[in-house]
Amino acid sequence: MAQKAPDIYDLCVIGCGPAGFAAAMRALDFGKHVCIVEGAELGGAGVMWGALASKTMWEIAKDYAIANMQDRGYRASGMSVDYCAVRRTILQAAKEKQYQMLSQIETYSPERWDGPGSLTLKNGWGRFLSNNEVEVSAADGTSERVKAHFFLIATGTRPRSFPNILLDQQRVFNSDGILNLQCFPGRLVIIGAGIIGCEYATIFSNFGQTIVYLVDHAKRVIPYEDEDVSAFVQDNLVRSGVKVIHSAKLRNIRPNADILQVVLDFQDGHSEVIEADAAFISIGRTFDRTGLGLENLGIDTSQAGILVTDENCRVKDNIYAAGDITHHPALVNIAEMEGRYAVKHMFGKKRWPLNYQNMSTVMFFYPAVAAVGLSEKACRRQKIPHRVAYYSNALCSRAIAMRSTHGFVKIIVSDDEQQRILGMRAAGPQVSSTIMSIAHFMDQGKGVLDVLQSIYPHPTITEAIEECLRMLLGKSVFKPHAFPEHLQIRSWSPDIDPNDEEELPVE
Ligand SMILES: Cc1cc2nc3c(=O)[nH]c(=O)nc-3n(C[C@H](O)[C@H](O)[C@H](O)COP(=O)(O)OP(=O)(O)OC[C@H]3O[C@@H](n4cnc5c(N)ncnc54)[C@H](O)[C@@H]3O)c2cc1C
Ligand SMILES: NC(=O)c1ccc[n+]([C@@H]2O[C@H](COP(=O)([O-])OP(=O)(O)OC[C@H]3O[C@@H](n4cnc5c(N)ncnc54)[C@H](O)[C@@H]3O)[C@@H](O)[C@H]2O)c1
Repeated sequence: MAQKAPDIYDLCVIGCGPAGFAAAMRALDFGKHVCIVEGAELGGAGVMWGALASKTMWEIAKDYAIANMQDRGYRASGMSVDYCAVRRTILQAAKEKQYQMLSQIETYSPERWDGPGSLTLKNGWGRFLSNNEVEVSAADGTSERVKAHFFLIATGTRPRSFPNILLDQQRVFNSDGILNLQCFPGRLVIIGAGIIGCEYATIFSNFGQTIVYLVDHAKRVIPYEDEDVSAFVQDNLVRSGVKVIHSAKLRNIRPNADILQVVLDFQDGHSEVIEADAAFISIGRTFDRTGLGLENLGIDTSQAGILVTDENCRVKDNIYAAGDITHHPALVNIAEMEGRYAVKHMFGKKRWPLNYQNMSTVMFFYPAVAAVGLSEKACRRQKIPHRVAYYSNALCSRAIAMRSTHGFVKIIVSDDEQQRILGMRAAGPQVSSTIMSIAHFMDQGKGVLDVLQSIYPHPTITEAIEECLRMLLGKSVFKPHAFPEHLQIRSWSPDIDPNDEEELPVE
């Protein structure tokens, strides 16, 4: 029940985040011998420093906020929260996933599995020596060489840092260092109100132990989303006590003995200094081209930015790349899809073209916000005439029963007879499930009438979708005229508003 590890692997995957792990497992399906090279933690930003860790923290913070509510007939008393205990739970969750990954790798290791194919994990940092060999340098200073017919670069990205700002991961940190905190900071300044900034602002405000300042140089939070979605997210943050600061750039963070002085320069010319105990930088992620030995593959390392791939995830010849390093938006599902696809292509398996359309995402705010397909803003940019129906959860029986009516469903359809679904935004409980129910229909190019052929169970949050779609046909049970604040219909065409573009600040 054992085999010898090959001298030349079929595939060497560099980086074992969601892209690398998914790719390795797909190659195993094809009976291939795979070497996985990982320099830090199995799971990458998908597990330890990103998605899973932050979502575990989000869940705990949300439960804590709900337990503190006083509107549902019970009242928890004597509640307290300890950052170190929360951190232990997060680490436990992340480790649980890491050990699942490791167990599977060990199950298929050549020492245990007699094939077809095998998985070999090498702990160390990979660097290309040529297009068929990488050097793997381990933490103990040793190194070894790995040869393979194909390589997949799945090394992800790192948080972007500010020049001249010392990121000590003790008081000034980014998402990689959040678990270094020893206790809840009294005052936390978050720089960057994109997804990560707003998620952590949500988390720390839900715990109720920290005064949170959320700073962005743009005019609104989540600046790339529709204005009503941004406004909804911002209102909720403000209601939770977050102090949102717009149109401000970080100039400096001055570390004093026991406090930080955060210097902000506003677009209107004035500056402000905020005193804080900790600062969190979340201004996007970046990829450092140096260190991977890309120059030995003839790839230009002088330029910044993503690694360009073709439609098959190929960088050149036998070198492929997948995940955050190649693509925006940076999401686990996209990383996995690309990793799996790259492997299918390199081993000549039957395939459909990669399809990035109708990718659902969930942003973990309070409440969560989900998105699929085009936004109103994207429709306007692409000059697509469209109609929009907005249905507030205030009228949804299940949301009422849950005492959680703060949310909505917004569906965007083509302004023609078919009323094809172009996009959806939803906020509130269970949005991750509701968004998928519409994403399936969008994949099939279905219109409003097609979707309404199904009957939705009662009482469910999905009934808000049903009613929202009925509104587009003028036949909802509750009428927009009776509830103008909660139910809305609007339409847009390029003839109405030909120059509808919003300027975002340029770095
Ligand atoms: C705070 C945070 C929250 C997030 N939340 C979500 C979410 O809720 N949903 C979602 O879909 N996405 C989320 N994301 C994004 C998601 O984590 C990434 O899109 C995803 O992890 C990308 O996967 P990847 O495999 O491309 O890269 P990564 O996950 O970054 O993995 C890359 C791996 O490569 C390793 N590596 C790098 N260089 C080398 C080398 N030279 N040799 C060997 N190993 C190397 C790294 O150590 C790392 O383990 C979040 C990200 C962050 C930071
Ligand atoms: N739930 C999810 O799906 C999820 C969660 C977390 C992260 N992610 C992924 O991780 C990626 C990175 O997240 P992120 O929040 O770091 O990046 P982001 O691009 O979402 O947001 C960066 C924010 O920083 C602001 N900013 C940039 N430079 C600034 C400056 N000098 N001063 C002030 N503000 C500045 C931008 O205006 C923007 O709002 C996301 O794009 C997303 O794809 C996804």
